[in-house]
Amino acid sequence: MKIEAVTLHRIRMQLVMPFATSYGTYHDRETIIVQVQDEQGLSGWGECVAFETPWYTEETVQGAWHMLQQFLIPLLLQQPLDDPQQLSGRWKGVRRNPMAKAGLEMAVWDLFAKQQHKPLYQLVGGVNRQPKVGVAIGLQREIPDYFQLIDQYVEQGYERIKVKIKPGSDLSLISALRARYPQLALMADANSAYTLADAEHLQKLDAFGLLMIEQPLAVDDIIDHAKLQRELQTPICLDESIVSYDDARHALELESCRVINVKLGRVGGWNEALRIHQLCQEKNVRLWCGGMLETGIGRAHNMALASLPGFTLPGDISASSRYWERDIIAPEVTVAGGRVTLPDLPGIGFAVDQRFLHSLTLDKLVVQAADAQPM
Ligand SMILES: O=C(O)CCC(=O)C1=CC=C[C@@H](O)[C@@H]1C(=O)O
Ligand SMILES: [Mg+2]
Repeated sequence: MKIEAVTLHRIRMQLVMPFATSYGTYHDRETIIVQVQDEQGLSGWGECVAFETPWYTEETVQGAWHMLQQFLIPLLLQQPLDDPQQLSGRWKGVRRNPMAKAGLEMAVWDLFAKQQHKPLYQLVGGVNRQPKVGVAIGLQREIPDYFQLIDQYVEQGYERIKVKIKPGSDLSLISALRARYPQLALMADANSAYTLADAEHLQKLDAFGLLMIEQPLAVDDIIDHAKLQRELQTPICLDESIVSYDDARHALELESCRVINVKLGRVGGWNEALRIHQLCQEKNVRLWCGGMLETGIGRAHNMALASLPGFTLPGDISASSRYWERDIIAPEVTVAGGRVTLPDLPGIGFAVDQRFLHSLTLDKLVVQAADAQPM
């Protein structure tokens, strides 16, 4: 598999509504779209999901751009690949930087699938072309704002609702939502807003039958989460704490969580995500596909991830229109009956609207294999 060129497109898209979390609010979304082309002119597409700011994890758009340009693209182009699985070894010398690695690796997987004339989901072992999906709601000002949004999303068929919580916006919110929606599959994402000192307070959430509480404690912790899980009936789901297969293995050994939210960007790409999937299959631990406010390119990869047999819980894979006036893929991702449908087409299965992509582009870098500097 010889790659002729790699192109990075730094784009900014306006969110249709702000997305507020315990650590900050997103009004628009800058992201890096990664394109790899072979000698036949076929393109594979990926998305580096680092945010502009280092509040979710330490990676940023600028930092990832630098890692891709200086290290990861040269390592990719230094010699042909037989298979995208070889990338893990190729990049072993580069510490961490999972989102930068994932964006490029996703594009290589998409290209490889297209060269095999196969849908990406089939190549990675997917079995479910219509995975169930949920929707994530950012922190709202008033409880009625939640009711209006949830009524709308339930009407649109979403079967699982995720809300953000933080100290001062947790018990009263969850209690009000549970009273209005006694049967709704409901979960809460704290984005590390609590500490072990809040254990007794968080225990009160056990009364509301939440599916899970996502990442209540520090972003790089699995020890205190194990102590907290022993105090809670509600399953803890880890997100930010799991940035590799080994993190997942350690968290399961310590019983730090009962559910894992897998994000291709956060764990470093398909190869690592598939290892985590295998591990959780063996340990019978439930998985779901998390979201990163992606464009349709990242969303399409997430759909393939959610098609794997171990992804039994609804993922944060909402319709393109939940985030964007217009998406950069055609057709856009839509939700019907609480599910998305994976196209039976080669690669990610969606075309990229390159004219619209170009109109959103703030910065572009093209690296021809012939010009790539050896590492
Ligand atoms: O993309 C989606 O639909 C999920 C959005 C979401 O909940 C999150 C996206 C990115 C970082 C976090 O704020 C949060 C999460 O922790 O999952
Ligand atoms: Mg989360």
